[in-house]
Amino acid sequence: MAATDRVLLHVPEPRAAAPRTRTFSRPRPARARRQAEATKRRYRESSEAPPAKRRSEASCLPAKKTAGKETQGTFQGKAPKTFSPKKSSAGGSDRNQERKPGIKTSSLFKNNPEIPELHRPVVKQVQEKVFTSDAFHELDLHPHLISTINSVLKMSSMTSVQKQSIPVLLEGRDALVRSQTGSGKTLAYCIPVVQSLQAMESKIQRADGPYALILVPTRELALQSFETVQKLLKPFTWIVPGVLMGGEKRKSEKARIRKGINILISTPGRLVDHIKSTKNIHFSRIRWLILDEADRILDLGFEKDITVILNAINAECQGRQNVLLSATLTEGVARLADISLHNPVSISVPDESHDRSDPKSRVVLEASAPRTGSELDSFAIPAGLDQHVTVVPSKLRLVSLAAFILQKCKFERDQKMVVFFSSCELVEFHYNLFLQTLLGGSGAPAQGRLPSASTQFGFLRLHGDMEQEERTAVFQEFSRSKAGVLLCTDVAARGLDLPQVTWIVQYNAPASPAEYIHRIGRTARIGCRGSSLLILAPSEAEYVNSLASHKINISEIKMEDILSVLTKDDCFKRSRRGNQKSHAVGPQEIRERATVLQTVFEDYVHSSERRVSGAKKALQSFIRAYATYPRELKHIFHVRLLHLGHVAKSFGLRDAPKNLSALSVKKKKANLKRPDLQRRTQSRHRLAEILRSEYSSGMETSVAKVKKQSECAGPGSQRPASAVGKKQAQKPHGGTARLPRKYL
Ligand SMILES: Nc1ncnc2c1ncn2[C@@H]1O[C@H](COP(=O)(O)OP(=O)(O)OP(=O)(O)O)[C@@H](O)[C@H]1O
Repeated sequence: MAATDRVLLHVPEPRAAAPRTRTFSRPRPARARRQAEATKRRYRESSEAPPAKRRSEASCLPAKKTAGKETQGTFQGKAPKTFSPKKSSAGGSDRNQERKPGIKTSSLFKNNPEIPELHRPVVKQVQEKVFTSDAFHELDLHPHLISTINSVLKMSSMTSVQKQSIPVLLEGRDALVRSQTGSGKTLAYCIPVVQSLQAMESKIQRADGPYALILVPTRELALQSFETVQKLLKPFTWIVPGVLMGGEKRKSEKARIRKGINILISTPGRLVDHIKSTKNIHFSRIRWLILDEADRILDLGFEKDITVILNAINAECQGRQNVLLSATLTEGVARLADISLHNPVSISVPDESHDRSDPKSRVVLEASAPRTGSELDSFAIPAGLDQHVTVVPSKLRLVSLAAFILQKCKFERDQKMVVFFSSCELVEFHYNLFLQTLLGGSGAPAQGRLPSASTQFGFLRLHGDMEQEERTAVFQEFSRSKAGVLLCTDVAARGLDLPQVTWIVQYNAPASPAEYIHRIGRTARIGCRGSSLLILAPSEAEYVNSLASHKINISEIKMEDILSVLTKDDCFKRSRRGNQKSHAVGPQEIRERATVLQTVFEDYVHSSERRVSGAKKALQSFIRAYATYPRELKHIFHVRLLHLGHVAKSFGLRDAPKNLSALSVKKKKANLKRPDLQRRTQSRHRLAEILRSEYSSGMETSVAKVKKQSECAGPGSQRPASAVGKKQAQKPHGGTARLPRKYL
């Protein structure tokens, strides 16, 4: 055997008494090797998880041995585990590499499934023009309102959606407003509301209570909309805005309601709490009902709440103006709205790529005009948004994400990134892991603070399982910061206007094109540029076609290109013994460095029982969230397609936890016994609970219980609004609540 084949590496373990050396290079007899390869192939082909135990592959100590004092993983001085001389049997990353004898690969690059070629159908994306040349002063608005827009908001010309919506809403019409993310929809409804209320003949009194009710899906969005309304009301001090969003003591919110709020902004859950428990809340003077992110608000999780709210409003007042807005008003929502709104106007910014003479590209469509499904389900994407996808085998997901973060935030200046995960546990796990490893431990900034120096970057996290105070602080901190990484769930996907975000990363794919649009829409706002990256496993590559069917165009970045950033910093270099030469920068060197990084993660996770259990919990949460993808995507995202051992590696675990495998097997058996319908109802019920916990009002104690039992927002919670009709029929909450037919 060639000397280079016998690689003995010293693996420094925190508490190991003596250096541990292991040899994996002994050539196995050819037959045994063929058998092993055949077994692995069988597992790959059947998509089943191989036995959890993979000692021959994982040159690691069991968690127990390394457990003890929690140690910090750092790059310097860490060596990867033993590199096996065995040739990689598969893996897209291996494809272009010459199979030279003596090449050293680590288990990270072995037995991965082929990375499929992405055959992306080229589609023409829907494009909207953001700005118009028309100024606000051309509108028939109060001069003080115009000067506030100009001097306080520092805006002079209208965006397309504002130009079209404001006059229509000032005429008193109901409207459905759809325009791309970051195109100024908030002002499109706030300006008409303020204009109409300040112009009322009998001057509004605070004690009159709400004249306008604005419902939004998340607390951060409520706060953001409140701040916009507050600015517009500067010259009209007699009109009082207020926000109900949880996190505040119920008593003080009640007191504010008692004193009077004229423009009330709330999340549905919080408002329902007050309808049920606050005597002084009245809706007799409501003139405006705005549903921002209407497709989300009318979605499964809020159905019951919306019913309670609308019943309460309808009981006291009739004849108000209703406005529904979203970047993704789907056919389902539009149909529902068509039968519910009073002679509504459907406003959508014309597709710039359409022929102007085409009648379909009319600026304002009357609600009665025929609309095709594709017209409503193909969403506009900001012109300045470059979308990318990378296909990464499960084992390499974690290092690829880390390398991408480092590439953008460590080696480039002023990069601000948002990374979406499918559950709170995933956010927590990655936040702690990256904070302790990528920032080098001692240099890590205090939690919730980004370092100010441009050479450094920091991590923040946002999800529904955090205390409201901390959520608000993080939201404001990230809004103000110039650089850094926000790890979050979909609680940050809708409506948030976080300035200067340069990259959106989707570590877990969203379950609908609408949610994809909203996530990437946190960048490239109001005519700016931005980029997005979707990370998919090889078995998920078909998702790109699913996006293409909604006119979403996405280009590929190769995993190798992402990992190559590790060659920029020698802290990822494998420490070598004696006079072993390091490789020239090439595929092998990149693999070695990726392995160093993975080793840092694994050492961190395995440095204490608590961390191992945290990683297992995160893995379990990932699997649960994975199981909630909607039926139409199950052929792409199915738990059965996951290779547990490989996925475990992306949580820094050296083996697939046994109890998890047992859990999934049990689940599979149980599923076989259950009739289809029952299974569907149960999963819908669970989805509702998950969604409600993520967007909860912050008051109910039952929500806390749900949170403990389930992750906060699985991708399946992002159900397309087109399912609204079906959902009503199935009553997923098991209650009797139904949206009244004439509910708005
Ligand atoms: N006329 C304008 N001129 C300049 N900037 C504007 C104008 N109107 C809005 N903006 C700014 O554009 C940004 C995006 O606006 P807004 O949040 O209302 O977008 P949106 O369409 O509601 O996005 P989303 O669909 O993501 O909720 C905000 O920072 C807002 O202040």
